[in-house]
Amino acid sequence: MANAHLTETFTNPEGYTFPHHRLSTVLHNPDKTPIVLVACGSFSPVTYLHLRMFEMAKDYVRQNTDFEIIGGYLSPVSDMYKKPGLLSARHRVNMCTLAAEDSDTWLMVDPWEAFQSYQRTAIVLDHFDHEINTVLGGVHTESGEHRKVRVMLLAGSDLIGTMSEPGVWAYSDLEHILGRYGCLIVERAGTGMDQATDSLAKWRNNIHLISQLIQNDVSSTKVRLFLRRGLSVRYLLPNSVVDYIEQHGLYQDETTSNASNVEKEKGKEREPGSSAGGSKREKESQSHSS
Ligand SMILES: Nc1ncnc2c1ncn2[C@@H]1O[C@H](COP(=O)(O)OP(=O)(O)OP(=O)(O)O)[C@@H](O)[C@H]1O
Ligand SMILES: NC(=O)c1ccc[n+]([C@@H]2O[C@H](COP(=O)(O)O)[C@@H](O)[C@H]2O)c1
Repeated sequence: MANAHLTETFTNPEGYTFPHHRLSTVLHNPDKTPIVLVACGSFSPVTYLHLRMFEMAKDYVRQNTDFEIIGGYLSPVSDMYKKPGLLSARHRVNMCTLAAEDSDTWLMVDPWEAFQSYQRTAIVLDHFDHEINTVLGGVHTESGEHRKVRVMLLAGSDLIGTMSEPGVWAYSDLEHILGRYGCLIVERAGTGMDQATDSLAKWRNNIHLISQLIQNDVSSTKVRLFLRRGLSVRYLLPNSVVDYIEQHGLYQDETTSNASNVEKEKGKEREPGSSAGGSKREKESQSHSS
């Protein structure tokens, strides 16, 4: 693994400290490679399916790899990403924090990218590598041997699918993300994994595909739409997050979204109950073509 980062200078938001309270400092099996999973996304709001990605990855890693997971992070994207339905970073980070605390003992939320200008995913992974390996010094085996931690991207197959779309990712960033770090890809209902990864064959050894055994197409888009219609979202997201949304009156109307994107969001979303099949991406293209 090459050492170079895309940048050597990482700008931290004011008052920022890297969260590592749930990061293991010990590698229990010295024959394994320590890894940290990083899920980048909007998380507006975070759902059980986001958390489920980590659980599926944990099973996959245990059964199919020589990796040992020492921690997992949700990294909510900056407000500057300006995606439709993107609530303010403060609320998204708070909701992710509630969800992570409610869940397993190895999940954390890193607010680094949320509270600053937009950072490309390749830079975000470099930031994790810098914090974990350079600042914290990686991990140690039980006999005291030092080991470098490998940072890996955890994403749904719709996100990896965008890597084959022209103009979305720079080739040098793909080389960095898939060549240097690698990723675990969770199948997302309606998004074919072969189709998503065909053009990424060059990096196939670093791309781990995790099949979805229970089909579930929960998305943040659908949750937002339910909330606007006054429908319950309980059991689609952790109770603490549902309570937080209710307490703060979030996603009640379109003005809670980034105002400049409201019209785009209207076009993207479909009525709850109307044709549940198909991927988020298929729905987007259907709504754009209608
Ligand atoms: N149901 C799901 N199955 C598999 N992966 C998922 C699922 N929902 C989200 N993900 C993955 O979680 C990551 C973060 O996703 P993101 O925050 O964009 O959620 P989303 O539900 O796609 O949001 P939105 O509906 O607002 O576009 C992405 O890698 C995405 O592929
Ligand atoms: N060029 C890039 O680095 C690039 C391109 C597209 C999406 N992403 C990231 O993917 C994540 C998820 O994006 P969506 O919510 O649009 O699916 C975000 O964290 C975003 O920053 C990165």
